[in-house]
Amino acid sequence: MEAEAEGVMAKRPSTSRFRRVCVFCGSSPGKKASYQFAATQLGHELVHLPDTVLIDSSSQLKILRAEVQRSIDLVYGGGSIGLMGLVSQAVHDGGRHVLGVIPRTLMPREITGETVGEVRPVSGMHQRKAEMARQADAFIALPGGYGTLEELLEAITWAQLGIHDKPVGLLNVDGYYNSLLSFIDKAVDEGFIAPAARHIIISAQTAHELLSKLEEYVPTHDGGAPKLSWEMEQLGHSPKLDIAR
Ligand SMILES: C/C(=C\CNc1ncnc2c1ncn2[C@@H]1O[C@H](COP(=O)(O)O)[C@@H](O)[C@H]1O)CO
Repeated sequence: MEAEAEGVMAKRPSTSRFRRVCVFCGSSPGKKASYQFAATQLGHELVHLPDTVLIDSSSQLKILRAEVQRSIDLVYGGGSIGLMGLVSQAVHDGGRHVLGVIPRTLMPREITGETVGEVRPVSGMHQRKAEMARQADAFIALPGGYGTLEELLEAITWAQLGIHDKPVGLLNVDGYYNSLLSFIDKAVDEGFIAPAARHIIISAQTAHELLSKLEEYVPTHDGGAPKLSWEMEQLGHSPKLDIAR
């Protein structure tokens, strides 16, 4: 690898297989600073990898700095509140595209705050999840509440059904999701989740480790099963939500 002069940041092309990642996270900031730090750190990690130590061309033991670009764009639920605001601000500040998908009813700024980047209004919560899923190459859940859990579990369920084969990651900051992971293990033990489906969910404690695992993910759901598409009955019509790619 060709090295730059010491201390110079070298901009390199994207090293990621993902063009855009969907982040589910709390509309609240959470009580621990570590949750907020993790949201910002995930945003930074989507944009670039941390400084890399390189051996220079003469194989000298010099420490050279290079900023390797992941160059991943973000899709999320829009707004600036809680962890949602922190991750979107970090990606936007890093120069990557941010797409916020917001149901029209949530659009007043006093509900969601101001969205950075592009705002895509949709007619409801179901349309929002389908649009976020369609736009993303992978999903990541940060700590959050009911909304985050619902979005995460739906992405996992869709993977289980073969509606998509995009990786689903859980950023287990400070063990926040330990009890959820234990519960999922119990559901496997009790025969409600197939052992093969346990592997859909990929967890890690840091954004760097999680993204590395997601990059390596190979879907293992039954390739022989028919590929489902998602039909939803809504007010008398059935829009086909084509989220698979
Ligand atoms: C509670 C209300 C508004 C909160 N504002 C939200 N704005 C945008 N998106 C939201 C909001 N609340 C939930 N979401 C979605 O769910 C996820 C976070 O939910 P959680 O319960 O905080 O974990 C997030 O990913 C959004 O997609 C109405 O007054």
